[in-house]
Amino acid sequence: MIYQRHIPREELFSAQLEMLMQNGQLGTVVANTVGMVASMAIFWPFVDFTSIMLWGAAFLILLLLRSLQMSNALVNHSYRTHPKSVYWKLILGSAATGLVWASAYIFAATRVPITMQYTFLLLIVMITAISVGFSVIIREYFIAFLIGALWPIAWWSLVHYWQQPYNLLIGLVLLAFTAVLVVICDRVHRTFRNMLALNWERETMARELGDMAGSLRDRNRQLRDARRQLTDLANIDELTGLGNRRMVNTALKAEINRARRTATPLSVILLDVDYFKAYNDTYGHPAGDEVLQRLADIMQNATSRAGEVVGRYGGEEFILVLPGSSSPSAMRIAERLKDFIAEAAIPHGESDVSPSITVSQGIATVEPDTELMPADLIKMADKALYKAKASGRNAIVVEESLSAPLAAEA
Ligand SMILES: Nc1nc2c(ncn2[C@@H]2O[C@H](COP(=O)(O)OP(=O)(O)OP(=O)(O)O)[C@@H](O)[C@H]2O)c(=O)[nH]1
Repeated sequence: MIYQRHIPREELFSAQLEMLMQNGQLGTVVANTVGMVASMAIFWPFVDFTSIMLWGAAFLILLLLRSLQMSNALVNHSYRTHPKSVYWKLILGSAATGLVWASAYIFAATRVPITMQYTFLLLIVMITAISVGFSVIIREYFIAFLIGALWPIAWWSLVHYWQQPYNLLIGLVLLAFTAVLVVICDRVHRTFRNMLALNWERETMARELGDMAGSLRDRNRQLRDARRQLTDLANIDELTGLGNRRMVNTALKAEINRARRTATPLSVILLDVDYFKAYNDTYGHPAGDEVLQRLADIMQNATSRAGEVVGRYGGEEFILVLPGSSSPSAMRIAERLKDFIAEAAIPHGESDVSPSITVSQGIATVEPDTELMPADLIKMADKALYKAKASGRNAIVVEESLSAPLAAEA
């Protein structure tokens, strides 16, 4: 479940500082430098060279220091680690820049012609108005510049109202202008801040959604793996690694249907270890387990065609499902199995038929048109196996159809 996220106050504050410095650094330097050069041009004919150059140099140093402070804060991420200190340095720099403008105006007021003085004032007002755009993200940053630049001029003009004809008007207008800019700045500032917060919320939620989608994908994969493992566990015999009765029955059902559709024969061989109880009793149960494992390997080696299934049908009983095999070809496989087991020569001192392990095999073969169920086919093979046992063991018997059983001794 994704909940609406709200940006924490500290996070918002740091984001505001970052945005201010990213956007404001260039703006501050460019706007003030352009203004400074223009002012020097205005003062040039009226103020002595040294004063102009000193003012210009001092201003440039201040701008460079401010720019350096912003670069450092952005690189060191100190706006995140020490936001308050970065904040106060920014405010101080902004107020100082404003004061440089104000002092230049007051200095010029008594030295340059009135038209130049008003042109200079217009320049300061323009720079102030322009700076709303890039500095308002921190309201106090803009207000510090505004108050620093315009209030001294306003109050100086009011105090010296008698000196020049428009001083009183200039003072009042500047105070009103400052108030209007503060209101505008507050509005713009709120909009900026909301945008910043919304952007943060959108990004946070998108990230969380992405994480959730990722963990859902992982969960799905785990579930799929677990399901596959469960299916394997449910279908595989633990001792021999062969398919178990459940798996064999499923395969058998599918193969009977296929045999019907493709009009091909289908055989199964049911195989039982002879005198296995005696073997267990003599050599021990673990040795009996080993025999079952070796027989499983032999059976897997004896089958080679695609679709042939070897399974452990229960206890010491194995089954081979042989799609497409007629009874003669199933017989050949049974014979091969018998030979392989004889070659393995697993000693069995308690067997009445051989000094080594032997098996009895019952083969059942169905024709495609036979309406057999898997259980019927197993019953046929079981009947053949019973006959093989009854005939003395180590034998192979074939049951070719339900109605006409056919035996073949090996
Ligand atoms: N070691 C071992 N023995 C098993 C396992 N499953 C069944 N058996 C044994 O297989 C033996 C089967 O004995 P019986 O059904 O009497 O058959 P048999 O002794 O082989 O006699 P015939 O089949 O008539 O030749 C029993 O002693 C079971 O304990 C197994 O997983 N491991």
